[in-house]
Amino acid sequence: MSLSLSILGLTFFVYIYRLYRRLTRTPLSDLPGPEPKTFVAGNLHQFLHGQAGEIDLQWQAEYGDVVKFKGPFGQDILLISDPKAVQYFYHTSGYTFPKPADRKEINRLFTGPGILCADEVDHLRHRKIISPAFNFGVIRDYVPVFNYHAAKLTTKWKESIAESPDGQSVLNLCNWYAKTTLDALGIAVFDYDFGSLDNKENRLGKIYSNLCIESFATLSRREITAQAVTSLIPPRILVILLKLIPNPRLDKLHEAYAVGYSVAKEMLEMKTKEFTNGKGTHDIMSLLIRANASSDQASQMSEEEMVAQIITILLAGYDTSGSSLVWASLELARHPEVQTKLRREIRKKALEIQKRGETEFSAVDLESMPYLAAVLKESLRYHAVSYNHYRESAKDTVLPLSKSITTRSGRVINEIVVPKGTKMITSVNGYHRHPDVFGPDADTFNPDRWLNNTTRTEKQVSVGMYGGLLSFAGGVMSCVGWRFAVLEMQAILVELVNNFEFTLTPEAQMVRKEACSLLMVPTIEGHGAQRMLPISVKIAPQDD
Ligand code: HEM
Repeated sequence: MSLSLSILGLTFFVYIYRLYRRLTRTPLSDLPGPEPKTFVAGNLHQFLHGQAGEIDLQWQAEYGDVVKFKGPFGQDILLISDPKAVQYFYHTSGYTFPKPADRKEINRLFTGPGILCADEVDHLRHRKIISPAFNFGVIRDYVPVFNYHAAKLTTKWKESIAESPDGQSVLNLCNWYAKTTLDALGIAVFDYDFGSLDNKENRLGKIYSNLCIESFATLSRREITAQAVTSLIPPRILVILLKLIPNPRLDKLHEAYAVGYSVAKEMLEMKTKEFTNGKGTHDIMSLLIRANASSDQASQMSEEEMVAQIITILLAGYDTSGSSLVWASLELARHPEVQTKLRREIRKKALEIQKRGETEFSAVDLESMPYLAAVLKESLRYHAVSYNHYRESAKDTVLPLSKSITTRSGRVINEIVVPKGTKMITSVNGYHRHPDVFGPDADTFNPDRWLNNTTRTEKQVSVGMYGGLLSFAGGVMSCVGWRFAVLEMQAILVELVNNFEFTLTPEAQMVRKEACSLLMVPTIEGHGAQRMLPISVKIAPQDD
C-alpha cells in the first residue's frame, strides 16, 4: 500500500514538474543560464544576495555574455554584458527598453511623478526642459562652487589632523563626501545652503544619509520572496498597497518622501517667487523654472512634476557623486603610486595657473589633466555605483550579439529574439570588466589604460557619455547630471590629493560592496549595515 502510494506521489510530482517546465517554456528557454532554485522566486535569491555585481561576473564566466535566469513564477530575465547587445540596448533602440512598471512605481514612491517614472511622452517632455540646464556651458560656471566646498572640506580635515597626536586622522569618507556633495549641489542647483559641512541641523541630509541601506540592503530570503510575489500585482494596485502595507523599509521611504517633498516645495516656492519678481539667480533651478515658463503650455511641467524633479535631483545628484568619490579614494589608498603621479600632475597645473596670475582651477584646467581623467574614469569603471539598469522590452525585438552563443540545445546563434514584456538587466560590472572591451587586465585597477589605449582591443564599442562607460547609463534615459558629477568629482579630487595622503586602515581592507538596489555603497565586514569607509588621512608631502 505504502509503496503504491509512494509511486503515485512520485508520478504526480513528475507530472507537475513537467507541466511547470512546459508552462514556463518561452522563446528564451534555450538560452544558457542557471537552473531556478524555487518556482516562486526563481534565481532571485542568488541574484539579490551577495555583493553588488558579484553574481554577474560569476554567471558571465559560467554562461557567457547573455545569461537567462528565472525571476518570479517562471519569468525569464536576461542579464546582458555583450558589448554589441549593450550598445543596441541603450543607443539604437531609443525607447524600446523602458523601465519596468514595478520599478517605476518604486521610484514614484520616493520622488513623486518625476523623470524617473515617466513614460515615453512625458519623459521626452521632462528631458526637454531639464537637459539644457545641465549643458557643459552652464555647468562649467559652477566649478568655483565645487572648489569652495572642496576647500571647506580641506579645512575640516586639517583641523581634525591638527588635533590628533600622530598627525593623521581616520575619517569615515562616506559621511564627509556626502556632506560636501550635498552642500555643493544645494548651492549650484538651488542656491540653497544645506550647511551640512557646518553640522547645521539638516532634516534632508539626516533622512537621506542611510536611506538606501535601510530601505534596500541585505534583503532576507523572506523579503526576496515577498518581492517576487508582489511582482504579480498590477502596478496601479501595487502603488496603493505599497502605501498601506506596514513595513519598516517602506516606512523609511515614505518618511524620506515626506521630508523631500516639503523641502522641494519650499525651494520651488522660493525660486518661483524670485522668478516672478524678476530676481532669478544663476542657479540650475532658476534656469529650469525659466525654461518651463517659456515652453509652450502643452510641454510645460506641472507644479507636482517640478517638485518631483527637485526631489529626483536631490536624490540622484549627491549620493551618487559622494559614493563614487569614496570608491575613488579607496583605490588611491590602495595604490600610493597612483596618488603620487596624480599629485604631480595637480601641482604642475597649479603652477601654470599661478603663472597666469590666478589661484583657482577652472573647468578648462580640470578638463586638461589627462591623468586626473584617467583616475576618475578607471574608478568609475572599476566601481560603478549604479551597478544594474533594469529595463523591459516594449515590443518584440532582435538583440544583436558581438559573439555567437551556443544554446542549451547546441544551436549557435548570433542574435536573440526578445519577446515583448521580457525583463532585462544590464550588468554594468560584466561590461566594465569585459576583456574584449577593456583588455585582458580588465579585472585590475589600472588608470594607465586610459592614457595609452594599448589594453583596449579594436572590438571596443562606446556606449556611455564618459569614457564609453556605463556608469551614467546611456541613450535616451542616460544621466542628465553627468557633466556636473564629473567636474565636481574632479574639483574635489584635485583639492584633496593636493593636500592629503590617503592610506588604508585595517577596516578598509574588509570593505563590502553593499547592494542597495539603486546604489552600491561601502560597508565593513562585521560592522552591520552601516555605510562606512574609514581611511587614514594625513598632510601630503610637499616634495612630491
Ligand atoms: C557619479 C555621479 C552619478 C552617477 C554615477 C549617476 C548615474 C546615473 C544613472 C546610471 C542614471 C540612469 C539610471 C537608470 O537608467 O536606471 C542616472 C539618471 C539620472 N541622473 Fe545621474 N548620476 C550621477 C550624478 C548625477 C547628478 C550630479 C545629477 C544632477 C545634479 C543627476 C541627475 C540624474 C537624473 C535627473 C537622472 C534621470 C534621467 C532620466 O531618467 O532621463 N545624476 N544617473
